[in-house]
Amino acid sequence: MAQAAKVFSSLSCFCQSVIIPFIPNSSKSGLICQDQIEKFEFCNTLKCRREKRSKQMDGKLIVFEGIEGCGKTTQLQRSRQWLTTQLGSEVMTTREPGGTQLGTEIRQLLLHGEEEIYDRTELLLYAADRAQHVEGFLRPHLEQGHWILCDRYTDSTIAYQGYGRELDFELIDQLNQIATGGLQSDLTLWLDIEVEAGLERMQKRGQRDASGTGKPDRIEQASLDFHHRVRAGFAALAERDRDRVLRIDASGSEDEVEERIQTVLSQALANWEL
Ligand SMILES: Nc1ncnc2c1ncn2[C@@H]1O[C@H](COP(=O)(O)OP(=O)(O)O)[C@@H](O)[C@H]1O
Ligand SMILES: Cc1cn([C@H]2C[C@H](O)[C@@H](COP(=O)(O)OP(=O)(O)O)O2)c(=O)[nH]c1=O
Repeated sequence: MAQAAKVFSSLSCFCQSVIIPFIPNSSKSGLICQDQIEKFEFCNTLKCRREKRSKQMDGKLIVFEGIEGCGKTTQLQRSRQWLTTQLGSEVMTTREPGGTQLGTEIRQLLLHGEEEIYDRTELLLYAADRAQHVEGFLRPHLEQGHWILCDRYTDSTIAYQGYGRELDFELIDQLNQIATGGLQSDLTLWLDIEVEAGLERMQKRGQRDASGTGKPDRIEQASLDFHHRVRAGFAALAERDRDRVLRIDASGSEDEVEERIQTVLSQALANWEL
């Protein structure tokens, strides 16, 4: 009898501490004592706070990545139009580097400055641009529930400064973490194209760059090997983070690529229950 009472008591304790808190309205069952009700209510308050926090982040951050000439800028604009219709509300666009006023100056220094920029300086400048962009643009708009399409983000730094320049990956991860405060993309579309095809598109574009000089920027001038390493970097990222970084075949016409992107975005909207 004493043994049975012991077993009942431990079972009851187990139910109160482990099972009951997960049963909705279990506090009404009369089985749990006051301090457990308080614990349960405390958990609910925390859960509620957590839900409120994630509700504040109702916006989505969708990033377009890829090597030069893969068609990011073109497809980002097309996706903006399509998503605006799907969502029935405006979708914002931005880019890195250069998504803020300070970032525009950093972009100019990075891509068109006269002075040689050392690899670690370059890394730090991209990180500075990102810190300003996250704090001053991305986070506030996401918190207001806006959807944002961003031309390049953290994965570019891993691909270009990590795989391309061969800087230390741990250092890059740390800097990405510092610059973003942990803000990750909800989805990254990696527009994948052969290096030569991308560079050919760039040449055809006649370097209609924001600089207006018509000259290829510093990174576009880097060696073919460099661009191959960058592409391999994006491939590694897509392999490592399969749920977040999705490869889009960026060969073919603009319409064909757009259709592929819309298929992926439709799936994402369904997953996000929109
Ligand atoms: N699918 C495509 N086929 C052929 N040319 C393209 C395609 N997508 C973009 N382009 C052209 O290639 C050039 C580079 O495209 P852009 O969108 O600026 O690429 P990125 O921003 O990735 O460098 C532009 O002149 C653009 O009109
Ligand atoms: C965001 C970012 C961009 N970059 C480089 C990639 C591009 O060469 C350049 C500017 O990006 P972008 O304007 O997207 O160039 P493009 O339209 O020609 O593809 O900055 C990095 O090296 N590291 C980074 O973290």
